[in-house]
Amino acid sequence: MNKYSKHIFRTSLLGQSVVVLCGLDGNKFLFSNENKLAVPWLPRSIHKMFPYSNNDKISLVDEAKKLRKILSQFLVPDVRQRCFCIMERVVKQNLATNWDNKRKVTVLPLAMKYTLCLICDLFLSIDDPAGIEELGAPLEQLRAGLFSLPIDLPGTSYSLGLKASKFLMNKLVLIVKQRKIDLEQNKAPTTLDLLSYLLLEVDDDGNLLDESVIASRILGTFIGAHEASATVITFTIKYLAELPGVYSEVQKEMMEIKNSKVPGDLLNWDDTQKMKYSWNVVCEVMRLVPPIQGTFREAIVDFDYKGFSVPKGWKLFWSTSSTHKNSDYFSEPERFDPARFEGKGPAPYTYIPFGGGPHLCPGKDLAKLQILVFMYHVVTKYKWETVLPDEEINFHPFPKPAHGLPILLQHENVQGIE
Ligand code: HEM
Repeated sequence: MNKYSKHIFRTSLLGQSVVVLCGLDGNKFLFSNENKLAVPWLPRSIHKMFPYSNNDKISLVDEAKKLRKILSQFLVPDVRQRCFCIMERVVKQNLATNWDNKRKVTVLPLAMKYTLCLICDLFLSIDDPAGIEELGAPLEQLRAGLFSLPIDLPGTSYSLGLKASKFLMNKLVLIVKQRKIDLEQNKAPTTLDLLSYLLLEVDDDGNLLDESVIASRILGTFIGAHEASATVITFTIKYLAELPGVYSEVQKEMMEIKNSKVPGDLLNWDDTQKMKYSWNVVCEVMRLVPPIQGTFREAIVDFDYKGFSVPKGWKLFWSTSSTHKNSDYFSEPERFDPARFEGKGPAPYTYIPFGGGPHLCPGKDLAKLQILVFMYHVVTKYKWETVLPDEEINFHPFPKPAHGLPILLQHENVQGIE
């Protein structure tokens, strides 16, 4: 391939040669394994931070399948109310500590704190601030290292990321060991968290999983679950500040749910099914500002794309943003319009914030709850305006408001505001 266009170009990402595909235009081949055209692939530099197994391709596919099965168990009717319980407790604690009685808050770090507390509780039953803090800082370093230049010299982001990965793996192995001891002594939490499911999993030979395998699965899920949801929450808050009409509609929908409850009632599954407009708003936020800019695939046979031949073995990176901004599928793509998601919504493979096909994000449904529960509590308590209306957006590689999105809160009860 020696031609370049706006749709396809070759570049060097993270030290490896990769073809970038822009504008998927409803093309299914990248997401489908039906014709064995493409499989997920990670650059070696990223893989080094997730010590799954020696065979990287097989492990990625298998890991995803197993994780999908486990995460789906969180949302079966008998178990999902536990998720609501934890989510509401964590939101209320976070708002009480960091939002109530404040006039000005910076959204992104607080949203990161919320999603971190949530995954520590949902996945490991850790709810003490010190235990959460111990995981938070190295997670941040690991994330910074994942998308840095793979130069392993002291002090570089990559080297710090590798160190953080080692620290987290050791820490998680200790947590797994402690849980086993607690189980033997009948002191373990009785709730079903991710760790308790993983302790029951067996490998292909029927053996219980090794502690380091469990630790690396938890680490992968933490990375997937932490920042993407926090990014969506942050940009939803931003759009709601900028679009008062949209804020009013969301608030109306949420207040109807709130008014249908008696004090002390928890949110439940049926409530979230009624949050249709609010979810359409979140979907539109993810169309305009997808938290994940795309992921990697590897061509496993030769194929053609937009008149270009992509040979077997080439590494590919598909792009979310350019697909979401294609005016063939989204008229006036820059306009904020939640109605795009009414009825059948966008055509298949044109709206891909969670990816697609067999590797569709396994945490998609959990993320929806995480975001809606947070939104419910925030819009039924506060109104807000942005401090920096034209705040720049940076990409690291998640989109981030350059100053973390400072906002001014208006409380129902304005006494004692800092
Ligand atoms: C709004 C929040 C989220 C967004 C936008 C998001 C987006 C994505 C995307 C684009 C992918 C790649 C899919 C592909 O390659 O086709 C992905 C994969 C993944 N996500 Fe999420 N995600 C979110 C939340 C979560 C949560 C809450 C979890 C865990 C509970 C999670 C766990 C994962 C995992 C484990 C993978 C790898 C799947 C695989 O390789 O097959 N994500 N996510």
